Amino acid sequence: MSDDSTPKKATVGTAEDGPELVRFDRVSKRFGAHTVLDSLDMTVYSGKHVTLIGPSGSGKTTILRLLMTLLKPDEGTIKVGDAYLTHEEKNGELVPAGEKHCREVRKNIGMVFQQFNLFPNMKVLRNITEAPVHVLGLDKAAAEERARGLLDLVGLTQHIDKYPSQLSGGQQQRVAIARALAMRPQVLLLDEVTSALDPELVAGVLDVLRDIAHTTDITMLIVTHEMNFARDISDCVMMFDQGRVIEFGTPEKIFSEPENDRTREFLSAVL
Ligand SMILES: Nc1ncnc2c1ncn2[C@@H]1O[C@H](COP(=O)(O)OP(=O)(O)OP(=O)(O)O)[C@@H](O)[C@H]1O
Repeated sequence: MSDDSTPKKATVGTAEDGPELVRFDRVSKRFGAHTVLDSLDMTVYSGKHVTLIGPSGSGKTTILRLLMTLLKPDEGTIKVGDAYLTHEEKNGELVPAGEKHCREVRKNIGMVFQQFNLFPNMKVLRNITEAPVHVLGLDKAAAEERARGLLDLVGLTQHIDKYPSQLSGGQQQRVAIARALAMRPQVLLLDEVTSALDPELVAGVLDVLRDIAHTTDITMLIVTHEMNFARDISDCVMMFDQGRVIEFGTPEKIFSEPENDRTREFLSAVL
């Protein structure tokens, strides 16, 4: 047992798994005087599934929002694959990234939010084809073929011609998952994707995500309160406290034999 809260350099995977896909180097984020992320070092190799846990306000969602470029760090660099998300190279120097560069790198990242954020005026099929056609420049027939495959994957083929308002929350969230995957991102970010759902709809969405985690090679960063789900699909669970990783390891280790008192306290409250 220990209350060691020294920040840990968190590395998930090795070069044998493939390339580094997400890398935070000494990333800090502050809101006014409040330090939300404190010099975070984190590396995730290709294909790994990482669940971020920790008390409310510990900085988990901030990490996902930084990756979506919805926020910018105050210090440090973030890389996705070979490219910096936060910076770009100009004349051999690293300078803060411009909007065009950010947009390019962000194409490798998909995100599913707590709220489904579907386009209410578009049917299911078009919700999924819209970004591949308009952002990636895929032709309509190819985008539709891709969308049909994904609707099969999330079990919604029979709802292809419906509007979001004609679907349950769980079905809408499965459309949102298909929509994110339609961009063929290398990294999928999941931010409490079942928190807004009625309890009876949660299992269906988690089953779809389990299936995706087990049958694709996509890298996942997940914020969830569903600890059984985290146990099933994670290669690594990272415990955050006050914007730092205080402990990380396999789900077996973190859930069964946490070393840090704060991890133990947190888990005893949520398990
Ligand atoms: N735009 C913002 N302006 C000011 N403070 C913010 C902003 N976004 C987040 N914060 C603060 O940053 C802290 C970390 O937020 P974050 O959402 O990353 O935490 P979290 O670990 O995901 O928490 P939860 O489990 O409750 O979602 C919180 O104290 C939050 O109030």
